[in-house]
This record gives sequence, C-alpha cells and structure tokens, in this order.
Amino acid sequence: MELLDGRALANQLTDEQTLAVDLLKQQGVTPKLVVIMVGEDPASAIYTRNKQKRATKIGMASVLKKMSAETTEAELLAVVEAYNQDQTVDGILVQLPLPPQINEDRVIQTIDPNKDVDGFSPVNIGKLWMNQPGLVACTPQGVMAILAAHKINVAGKNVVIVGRSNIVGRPLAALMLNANATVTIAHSRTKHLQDLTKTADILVAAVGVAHLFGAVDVKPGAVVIDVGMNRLADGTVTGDVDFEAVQDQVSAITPVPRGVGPMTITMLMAQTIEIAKGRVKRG
Ligand SMILES: Nc1nc(=O)c2c([nH]1)NC[C@@H]1CN(c3ccc(C(=O)N[C@@H](CCC(=O)O)C(=O)O)cc3)C=[N+]21
Repeated sequence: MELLDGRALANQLTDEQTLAVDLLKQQGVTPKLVVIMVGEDPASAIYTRNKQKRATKIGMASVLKKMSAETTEAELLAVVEAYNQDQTVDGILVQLPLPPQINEDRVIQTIDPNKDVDGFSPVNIGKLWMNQPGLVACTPQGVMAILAAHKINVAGKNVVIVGRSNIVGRPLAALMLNANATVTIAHSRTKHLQDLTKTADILVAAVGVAHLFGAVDVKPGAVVIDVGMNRLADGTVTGDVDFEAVQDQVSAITPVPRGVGPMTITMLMAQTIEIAKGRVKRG
C-alpha cells in the first residue's frame, strides 16, 4: 500500500511557492489573499487560521476579515465589492457555511470571477465543465495534484465519487472528466451504492460520515481518496473511510488528517500566486 501523504507533498510545494512569491515581490507585486469569515464557527476558525499561517509562511500578504454572526447580506456584499475594486487584492475567499440570513449564492455571484480563488462562481464552474482555463475549487485540485505526484494516471479509469457538493464532488467530477476518466457521481439517493463503489478503480469519498466505507466497499487494488473531515467527540479528526480496515487491500490511500486537507490550502496559495502573476503582466 502506498500512503498518499498530502502533508509531505504540501510541504514540498510550500518551498517552491516561497520562491515564486519572492520572485513576484522582486517584480513589485506581493500576492494578497483576503479570507472573509462571518460568525464564529469553531471548525471554520481552525481552517481560516491554517490558511493565514500558510500564507504568512510563504511570504504572501493575507488579510483575515472577521465579521460578526449578525452581519447582513448587504453588509457582506459591500465588503466583497470593495475587495473586488481593490487592485492590491488578488484572491477573495468567503468562508462557508454562512449564517442563515445570508444567501450564499448571491455572495458567490458577487465575487469578481478573476479573484474567485475558490472557483465557486458560475463563470468559473462553466469554464471548468467546458474544459477551459479558469479558477478551480481547491480541494478537487488538491486531489488531482496528489494523484499526479504519485504518477497515478486517471485516463480510462473508473472513478466513483461519492458526494455531489459544489465544493468537492461536482468540480472533482469535471476535473476527472477533463483528465479522461470515466466518472460516476453517487449520492444519498444512489441505489446499491456498495455494488458501485466496488467497481471503482479510484474511489473518492466526500460524504461527511465517519468510517462510512470499509473493506466490503472497496475493490482490491483500488486507489482510495478520502475527502471526509469528521470531528469525533474526543476532538480527533477522521475520514469517511475506515483506513485500518481497507489499508491491506488498496494500492494507495490518503490518510485523514494529513491527506487532502493540507493540499487544499496549498492549491489556494498556488491559485493566488497565479492570479498575482497576471498583475505583473498588466503592470
Ligand atoms: N469558501 C470555502 N472554501 C474552502 O475551501 C472551505 C470552506 N469554505 N469551508 C470549509 C472547508 C473545509 N476546508 C478545509 C481546508 C483545509 C483543511 C486541513 O488543512 N486539514 C488538515 C487538519 C485537520 C484538523 O486537524 O483539523 C488535515 O487534513 O490534515 C481542512 C478543511 C476548506 N473549506
């Protein structure tokens, strides 16, 4: 079994990104990421702190804009619009989920598609499904980067993605399709799920149920990508796959933590750096 160590790969890419940021700074551009967090969701607080730490580590400018849980939609939209106009800001990320008084779709549609580091805007989603260049959701990009780094070719493979979220399942399906995989998206209404997951050469679990998948769900020799991030009562984090139960029968698997999560942040940085390169060209 090959361990697909996302943290090791993230550390390696972090060194390369530090050099890329240095080079941009020499050209007069400091890549800048703005993370907007509304309310005090403790899990979101951990993620946003990790993002800030990484940005600082590679020398990027990073702003954490904290807004109260009572923020109105109009107030949030005004803040987003101001960052859209700010020429020193390369990437804008609004941490999800948002409080119930705010319509997420409207917020996402307000972010300038050229600054949409999450790749959530309809413009970027459309480009992704048309296999055109654009900004792409970071977790799916992280999955593709892990596979590429381990020379796991997806072309012609049967890829089964369990989960149809806008953040993970759908954009990952598009990336896999663009890479010539045969893609099936399964979800809570899928019938005979186990029959399907057992056909997967590459199984992606993105459901959010701790240890939903075990030995009986996985084909021997399959590659397993675990995007699950489930916090247990004792505070530890675990995936959607029972790692212990499947490790002896898979050819490769991502752990949780230290798998896809750290690569999500790496791709966020990569995408912000790419946008900043455009700022150099425009002068
Ligand atoms: N607009 C928006 N964009 C996002 O990309 C977004 C979001 N909202 N809302 C929440 C989810 C979740 N997410 C994670 C990122 C990194 C780790 C991560 O680094 N995890 C580490 C640590 C896990 C731990 O110990 O907590 C690991 O897996 O090793 C996890 C989860 C980004 N999200």
